[in-house]
Amino acid sequence: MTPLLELHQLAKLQFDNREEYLFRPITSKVAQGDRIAVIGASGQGKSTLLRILARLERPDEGYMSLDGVSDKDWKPAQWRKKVCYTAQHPVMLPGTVEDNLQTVSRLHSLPFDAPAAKGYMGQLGLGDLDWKKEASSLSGGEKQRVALVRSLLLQPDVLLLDEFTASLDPGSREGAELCVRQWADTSKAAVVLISHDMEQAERMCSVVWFMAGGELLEAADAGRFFAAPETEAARQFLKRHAGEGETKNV
Ligand SMILES: Nc1ncnc2c1ncn2[C@@H]1O[C@H](COP(=O)(O)OP(=O)(O)OP(=O)(O)O)[C@@H](O)[C@H]1O
Repeated sequence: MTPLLELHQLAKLQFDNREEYLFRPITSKVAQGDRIAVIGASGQGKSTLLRILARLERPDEGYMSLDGVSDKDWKPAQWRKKVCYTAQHPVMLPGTVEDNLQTVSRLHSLPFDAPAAKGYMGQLGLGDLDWKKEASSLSGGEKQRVALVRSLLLQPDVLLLDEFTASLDPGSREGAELCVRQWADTSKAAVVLISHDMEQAERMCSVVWFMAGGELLEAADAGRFFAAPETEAARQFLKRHAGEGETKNV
């Protein structure tokens, strides 16, 4: 099967030092149905990598292909409809919650699926949220969930989630994880998520990309990685995280 998304020698230089890599060339792929956890200490470039995959940032080296077609042959907007990034601190567009839910569909010339939006909002514990409320007045956790609904409504092939439960209480986190899992199972989409919560990474993902020392150091089956990582850096990283709960950053 052709992988959905392929990374060909994708690399990024440090933003403030163009002599050094933020991460050295990465060659990997994301296939339909994949659940990939991107983990590693702060500052390794995990968010930057996901933003590159969503074409919100440019790589300094390498290229990507989607459905076997090189990124240069894709219109960025079309790409971003298929590979959708949900930021850790999402920006709400001006207007109400409803405007926010609808705008993304409008941008991509898709009909607004109100029943689906209602369903996702309910699953995410936002069933009682007034859609007429100004989106800018929402709490961080509410914004994060509205942004997730915006992404799900696009029905992307690859959903990129950046610490998508970081602002949520444990109950809401559970709902959000379940919602994403059910959505991905039904749509057969791939999910690539950044998490600092190793239990969440284990619960949600079958593959781990471990970034350390400016590279993708391990790309491994999640069960194997958590049981017996290959590198000393990963062993130390997991030791530091042992017993830590959600929201703990390194
Ligand atoms: N647009 C930017 N301009 C300048 N520096 C940036 C920019 N984006 C990221 N950086 C820097 O690049 C490095 C990697 O950032 P990135 O957010 O990708 O790492 P991360 O692994 O996701 O970290 P964390 O786990 O803390 O979210 C950091 O030092 C960050 O400050």
